[in-house]
Amino acid sequence: MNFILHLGLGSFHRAHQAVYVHALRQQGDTGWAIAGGNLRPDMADTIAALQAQDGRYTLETVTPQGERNYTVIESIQRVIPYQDDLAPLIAMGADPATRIISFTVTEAGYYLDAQNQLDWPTFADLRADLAAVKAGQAGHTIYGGLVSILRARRAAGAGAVTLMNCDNLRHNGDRSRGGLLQFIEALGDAPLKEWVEQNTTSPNAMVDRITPRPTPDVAERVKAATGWDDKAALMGESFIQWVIEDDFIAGRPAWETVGVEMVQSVQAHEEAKIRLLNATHSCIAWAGTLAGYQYIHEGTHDAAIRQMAYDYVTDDAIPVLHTPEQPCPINLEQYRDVVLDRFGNPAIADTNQRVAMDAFSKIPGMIAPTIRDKLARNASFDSVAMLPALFLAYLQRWHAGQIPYSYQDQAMDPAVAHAICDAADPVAAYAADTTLWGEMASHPQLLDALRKAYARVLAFVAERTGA
Ligand SMILES: NC(=O)c1ccc[n+]([C@@H]2O[C@H](COP(=O)([O-])OP(=O)(O)OC[C@H]3O[C@@H](n4cnc5c(N)ncnc54)[C@H](O)[C@@H]3O)[C@@H](O)[C@H]2O)c1
Ligand SMILES: OC[C@@H](O)C(O)[C@H](O)CO
Repeated sequence: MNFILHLGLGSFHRAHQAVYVHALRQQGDTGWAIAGGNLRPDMADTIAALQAQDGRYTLETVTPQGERNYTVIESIQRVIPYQDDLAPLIAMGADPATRIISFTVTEAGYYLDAQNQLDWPTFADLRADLAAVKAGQAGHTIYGGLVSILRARRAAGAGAVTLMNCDNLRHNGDRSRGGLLQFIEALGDAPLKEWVEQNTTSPNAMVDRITPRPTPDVAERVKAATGWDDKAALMGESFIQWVIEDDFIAGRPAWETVGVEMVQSVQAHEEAKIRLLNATHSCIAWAGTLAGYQYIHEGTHDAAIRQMAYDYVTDDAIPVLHTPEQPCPINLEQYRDVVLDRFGNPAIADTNQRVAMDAFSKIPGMIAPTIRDKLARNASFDSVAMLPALFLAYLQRWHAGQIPYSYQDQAMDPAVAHAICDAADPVAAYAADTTLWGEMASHPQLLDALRKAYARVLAFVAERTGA
């Protein structure tokens, strides 16, 4: 049997990639299975539950009409427990049966700047990981972890392997590959770099299925519907999509037989997904939090918030994705409307907390590119400027301890964020942040658009909260 070793055994992997491999196995194609574990010591309860259940768990899916379906997913055949030295993950990665190493380590797990360079000065985790790997320890970022695995694989003569990124990142295969090669260069391991260049490929992919963090009521519904007291149950929307560039150096499952789109270039799909779905999702999460909502569907059904999301897509995102010179093969107006319908499904009950997170990597990755494209055309970008302006208002409330949940942001330096909020001119300080804006930092048109948008956001908040 061939294995996909997955790094980052979070909810999304179990609701998406594991489902496609399960579908293959269900139709009798049992040539591939998944082995999965984490690079970090998190989610210990879920990993333990999965181990106790031999990797099996129930996925509840919910349709736009609110119908719920239950499937026991059985494709994760090996659950790899976390160890500080990552020995079990490294052994699995060095096994010739492993033909694909895939990963979901969140958007914040790549540490790249707008020029696709590893941002060493900004990210202490990255510097610490390089030092650890240099000292002979296992790495715990995606780069250090892959280096530990690939060094062992090369030494074992286990052969070529595909490195498959499944995170919401533009050009996710190319960019994480670039980060990995830079990390290896910084280590000074030229033989490993050459081996990686010759023995791995990194297809780009677009992944899609809204998968909320599982709450206790999911397990309760699963038990009521199936009788199984499943400790690793989770829930996702019924919609699912995966588009992958067909560039697998050591073979792959016949994913095209279970609905995966295998393509030559994923670019149009990833741009549509990142700009029309992910950026819009963040918009609704930040605005919804400011308006006092807990859930994404609540903000989506609020006319003013929906309009902000709609205007961003219509005025600024679509015009740069679909141009007379480069027509987009996807019907973007339809995509926008379907996305807003998906967000509006109350049965998904996705939280603003989950979607609002990691703005310091989502703004540069998902929102700044539209501003950059508009600036390059010397066109106005007032609608897209509303998104970062919403986040600035959100950040001010975080600074004041007024966000009603814990805000998680791996790419945010809290001292820098507090300093932005304390500045005499917070909008100018925000527009000057290079983690967010790269080379656009303090651009006069950016600052001007943010000032106008921030005034609109403050008026929106005042109307909703009286504050
Ligand atoms: N949940 C969704 O709706 C969804 C949909 C499409 C794509 N995704 C992608 O999947 C990612 C994970 O989502 P999830 O729902 O599984 O989240 P999750 O919180 O359930 O899991 C996060 C996983 O990432 C790992 N991780 C986090 N930060 C890391 C880091 N810096 N280095 C190494 N590992 C790290 C964790 O160990 C864990 O395995 C998202 O960030 C996104 O890129 C999620
Ligand atoms: O925008 C947040 C994402 O996790 C989103 O739920 C996902 O990308 C949908 O596929």
